[in-house]
Amino acid sequence: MLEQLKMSVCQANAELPAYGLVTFTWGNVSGFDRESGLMVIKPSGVPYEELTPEQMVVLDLDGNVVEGNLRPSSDTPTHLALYRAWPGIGGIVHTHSSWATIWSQAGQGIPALGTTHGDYFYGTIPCTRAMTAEEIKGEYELETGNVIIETFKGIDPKAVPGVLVFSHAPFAWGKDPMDALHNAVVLEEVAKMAYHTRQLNGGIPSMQQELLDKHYLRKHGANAYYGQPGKEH
Ligand SMILES: O=C(CO)[C@@H](O)[C@@H](O)COP(=O)(O)O
Repeated sequence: MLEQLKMSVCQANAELPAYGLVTFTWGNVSGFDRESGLMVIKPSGVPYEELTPEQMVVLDLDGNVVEGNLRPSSDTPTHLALYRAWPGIGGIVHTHSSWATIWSQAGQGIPALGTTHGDYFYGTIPCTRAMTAEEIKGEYELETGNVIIETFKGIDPKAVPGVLVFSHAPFAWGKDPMDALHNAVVLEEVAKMAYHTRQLNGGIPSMQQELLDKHYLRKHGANAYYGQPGKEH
């Protein structure tokens, strides 16, 4: 199981450049195995094209490295905080993809303006508050996780699988690393679309609730009917 997770974490990291989500080494993917309680994450600063499954770093939920010779991603405490807080997630992607980062820097959540958004995110993709000086000077990456968790009070992270960290960049998640990657790609696309939509018509409100309900629930609801039975989309 862990070997399989190392392979999928490695693969998801390697696919970040192909989707245009990263420049240089500006991002990382992790995966979590709930059975063993272990997280697998990209090593810090290693170029995506050089990655091998053996280089992936394995840590327990307290942040102790249990396997791997390389230093884990600098964002490791953020990933761990989210896995500790949200039992339903098994993969996390952090990037500095341009469109989502533009919204993060502007401090604005991405409103649901159309069905592309509604197919994946059941409402606004929120932006966190600014972190305090103490949080930044202290355990910064852990506090980044904490501010994300705070932002999701009252929001189901499974229904809105992504966030913008103010003055920073997006995080997306999913049931496993490839699902998280899928959501990170969609997050970037809807960030671009929403930006241009609001440029064209600054007054356009969020989409009708009925249309958002229809699109989200026909894919993810109890009576989902999108795609083929037994296959998640
Ligand atoms: O957010 C940042 C930098 O601002 C980091 O996520 C990014 O550089 C990736 O760091 P790692 O190589 O994973 O340590």
